[in-house]
Amino acid sequence: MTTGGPALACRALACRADGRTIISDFTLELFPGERVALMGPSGSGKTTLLTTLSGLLPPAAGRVLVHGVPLDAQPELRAELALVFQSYGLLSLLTAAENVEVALRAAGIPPPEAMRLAAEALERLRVAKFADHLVEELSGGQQQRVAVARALALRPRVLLADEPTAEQDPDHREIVLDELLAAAGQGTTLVIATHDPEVAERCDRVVNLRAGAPPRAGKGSS
Ligand SMILES: Nc1ncnc2c1ncn2[C@@H]1O[C@H](COP(=O)(O)OP(=O)(O)OP(=O)(O)O)[C@@H](O)[C@H]1O
Repeated sequence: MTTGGPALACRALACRADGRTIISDFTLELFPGERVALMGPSGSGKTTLLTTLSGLLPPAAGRVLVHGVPLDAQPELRAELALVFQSYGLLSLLTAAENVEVALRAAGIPPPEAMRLAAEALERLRVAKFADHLVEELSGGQQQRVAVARALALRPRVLLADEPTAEQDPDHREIVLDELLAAAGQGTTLVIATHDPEVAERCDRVVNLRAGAPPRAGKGSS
């Protein structure tokens, strides 16, 4: 594992969905502990880009590099990345706690430790009182906080969060943001797709995706 270079990078990336090019010739470098807001109008490709960077959607061209190593060459590097899905991606017939524990156990963490870490993460995201509730019984905002808790509990090197505050009231928005930014303070590279300028303001820089045309450069305004 290399150190000192970008935690996550993409070079000449192209993403396609349904036969259409959404992103093309996109280059970006993200450094350890960096906090980046990914902005752009609805439909500009933020979700598509995050999904590609996470390794879930294979790029149509170009490469995603994790600590300088191509993700397609070493798929196990995906364990270094966590994605908070816009639609949360929770298992609705499991409880909030089980959702977090299952992810931790899949990452190789033994059950007692997984239970402890899950409880801690749910507490930090103010959803501890719903730990034993089925996800399908929770509100959208509560589910979103469980999804953030799950990603944070994994302590990933890179956390990609797709509009993680979109369903939050102002108080909970600050809690979610504080927790995400705290992870960055501990070295996690953080990318937050957002429409909220106040969220972007708390990041180190902004990468803008333009509407209507595939973006050419990854360096956005800051
Ligand atoms: N699976 C898919 N099949 C067909 N088209 C898709 C698919 N996924 C994304 N798209 C299209 O790709 C474009 C970019 O969508 P994407 O969801 O990445 O944008 P976004 O910037 O995240 O939007 P929003 O801010 O509304 O969440 C849109 O035109 C969308 O319709």
